[in-house]
Amino acid sequence: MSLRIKFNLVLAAVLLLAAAGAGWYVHRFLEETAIEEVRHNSQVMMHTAMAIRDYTTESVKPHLDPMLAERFLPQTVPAYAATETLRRLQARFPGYEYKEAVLNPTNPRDKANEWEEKVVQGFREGRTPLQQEVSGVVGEGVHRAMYVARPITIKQQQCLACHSTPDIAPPSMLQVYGDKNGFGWKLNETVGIQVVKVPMFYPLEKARQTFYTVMGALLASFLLLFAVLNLSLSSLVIEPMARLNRKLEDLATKDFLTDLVNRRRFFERLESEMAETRIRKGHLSVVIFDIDFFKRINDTFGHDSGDVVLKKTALRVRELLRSSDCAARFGGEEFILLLKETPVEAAMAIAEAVRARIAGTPFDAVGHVSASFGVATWNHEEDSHALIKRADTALYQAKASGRNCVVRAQDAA
Ligand SMILES: Nc1nc2c(ncn2[C@@H]2O[C@H](COP(=O)(O)OP(=O)(O)OP(=O)(O)O)[C@@H](O)[C@H]2O)c(=O)[nH]1
Repeated sequence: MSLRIKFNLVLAAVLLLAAAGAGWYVHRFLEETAIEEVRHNSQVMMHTAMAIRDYTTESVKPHLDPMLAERFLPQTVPAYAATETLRRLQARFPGYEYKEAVLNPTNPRDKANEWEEKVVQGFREGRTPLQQEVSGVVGEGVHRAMYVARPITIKQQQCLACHSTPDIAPPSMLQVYGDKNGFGWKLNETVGIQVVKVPMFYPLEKARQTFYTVMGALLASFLLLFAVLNLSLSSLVIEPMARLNRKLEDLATKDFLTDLVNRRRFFERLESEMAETRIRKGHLSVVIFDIDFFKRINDTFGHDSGDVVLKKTALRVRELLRSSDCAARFGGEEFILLLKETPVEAAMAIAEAVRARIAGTPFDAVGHVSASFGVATWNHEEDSHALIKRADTALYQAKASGRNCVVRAQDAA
């Protein structure tokens, strides 16, 4: 697995983990904040209702009580005042609700529904302590709301003036509401609840949208980080390492004077080509050649001129070879060619062409140079050393028979 893939896998795992952790935390935080906001609003609403009730009891009722003998004014009833005031608020903020839900109300509008009755019974039967308020969630989807309920317990004797029996109730009230409902209340009895409902859908929806925005921004930052780290990895690590690797590879496999491959790499290529040729049942030949009287060139023109001859020889060889062939400096002034898919006649022809190319054109400063060649074709049985040995023996014969010629190797014994 490449360094880049490993790095990206680790980075992706870390970023995914970070995104999951941050996502979980942000989601929880935003949802809790939204619920806290709803809870706060429900408290504000409940305390507003209490404030209206207190204000009505203390500052409105005493002024209007004298008129009670002539006409019943529901505005003197704290529950009515709170309900009516907050109903106006509801017109402006839909979903916000306030109700004084009573089991046996004077005004039928205040009759507790099934759910509210259960909450009232919870207080009446002591399952919920009277000092406590209860809260929870009701409804689904857009109608989901948080409710807060407080018990309405008769604490003041004066309440019973209107709610104990019709006999002592103000006649003007009986004229409006009749004598059937809202009686029989007792001191310290819990007769109903104050219920506030605050919509949850919009704060939660806002939290959800904020969550997506934050996660989108986080994802964009992570992608940017991913890209920047990858670019940095390429320019600071991978490319310098690749350059270094190429240099090391060159050092290990190339001959620096001629730029041909070295003996070690040649053997590697030969072994792998032999394996392929065996599978294809094809032909493979090698040509070894050695520059004639090279010592004399060195001695006559100097070592540097000898080097130039080696370099130029390599260039002339390259010009004649196919890209699938391989030319190597085998050592000193000796070269070797690997010819793929080449039977012996073709190999002889290529060797002859190389010989003619070297001998045909004089080299700068040193003049005419020739080389002697040995050609061997692989018989699919011998190993690489045996094959090269046969080619080398043919080269020796070429030297012995006057140089500047090509000799075909004996078939393997
Ligand atoms: N300039 C130069 N000379 C080298 C290099 N490597 C080997 N030689 C020289 O090549 C010469 C080879 O000489 P010999 O082995 O006697 O062969 P030769 O003179 O070519 O004679 P024959 O092969 O019999 O034709 C030696 O003088 C080596 O020092 C090299 O990299 N550069």
